[in-house]
Amino acid sequence: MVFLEKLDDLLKGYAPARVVMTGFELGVFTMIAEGKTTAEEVARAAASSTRGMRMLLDALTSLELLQKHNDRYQLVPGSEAALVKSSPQYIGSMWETNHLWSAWSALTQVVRTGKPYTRLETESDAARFFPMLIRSLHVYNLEPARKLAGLLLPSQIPPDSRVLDVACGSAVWSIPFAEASSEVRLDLLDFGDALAVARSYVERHKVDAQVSYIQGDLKHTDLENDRYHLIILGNIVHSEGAASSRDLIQRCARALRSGGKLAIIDLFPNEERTGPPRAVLFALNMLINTSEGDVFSVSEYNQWFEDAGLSEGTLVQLGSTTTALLAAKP
Ligand SMILES: C[S@@+](CC[C@H](N)C(=O)[O-])C[C@H]1O[C@@H](n2cnc3c(N)ncnc32)[C@H](O)[C@@H]1O
Repeated sequence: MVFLEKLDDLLKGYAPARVVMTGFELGVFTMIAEGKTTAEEVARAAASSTRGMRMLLDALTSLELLQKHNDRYQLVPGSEAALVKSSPQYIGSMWETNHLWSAWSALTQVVRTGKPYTRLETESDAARFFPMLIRSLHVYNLEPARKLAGLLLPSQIPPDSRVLDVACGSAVWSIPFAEASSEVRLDLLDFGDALAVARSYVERHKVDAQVSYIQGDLKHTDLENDRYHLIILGNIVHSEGAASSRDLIQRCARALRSGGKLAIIDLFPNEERTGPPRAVLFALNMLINTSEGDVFSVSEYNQWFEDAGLSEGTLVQLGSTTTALLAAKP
């Protein structure tokens, strides 16, 4: 019986996820924050049916994302920053598109054929999803990134460090280094659409004077030897796959100065690849969304570090679900 209940919970996991995504897609949290508090008012604002909206809002209430009193809905105290679109901490950007839902719906076919649903490592597919994803990642990763900067600066890298943020997205992993020291210089590398987003975050964080941009594909961008005190690979190795990641780590090692650090922020499965579930399920996300992507264990990274002449990696916990692996150039 316990097993059947567990199985039932797993199988019905689609429903809460879908309810919250539809909440974001229709913008209901923002509408409620703006004062449309009955199902009729929200339905009108969202060009939706009143019956459907009442059921959606009740479901969100049952999931404790809304509260309901006398047929009027309100946000749960403290949730406004994450749920309301105008907030800098809004996490809905990646959830209001249907990309992940549609892509995961293709899992059976993807497993059967081994062919991905999208190839997010290509510029055209990347442009369809990453500009939204990286806005949400900025919110999730900013505090862990500040922790990383506090850990490395100035004890492990100097206050005038030159930092390369590869596949920078919103530049969330490197901006805190520039905020922590006005002498730090950042090189931000990504495709053009993502760099446009990065530029807006660099302006928001008021570090424009410390930043240069490198637009292009990380696979074909020449990196200058012995230039950087720190190179950051934030949530990019998993979409590259083993061969490309090994090559990228070698190129990064050459681009580091002696004593420089390589910081890899990613999901690390255990050696048997049996957990943690977050990491192992993410491997499937890469199967669905990339040609070669996967998650890699610490010993796989350590082999690549050794091949590139770097030290063995040290794991650093930056948040309850965020870990960095740090290696150094001797
Ligand atoms: C998952 S996001 C991570 C962004 C950021 N590092 C973070 O951790 O929030 C992946 C980023 O890699 C970029 N990217 C993917 N493939 C790339 C490639 N071949 N060349 C350059 N950038 C790439 C995407 O545009 C996107 O901004």
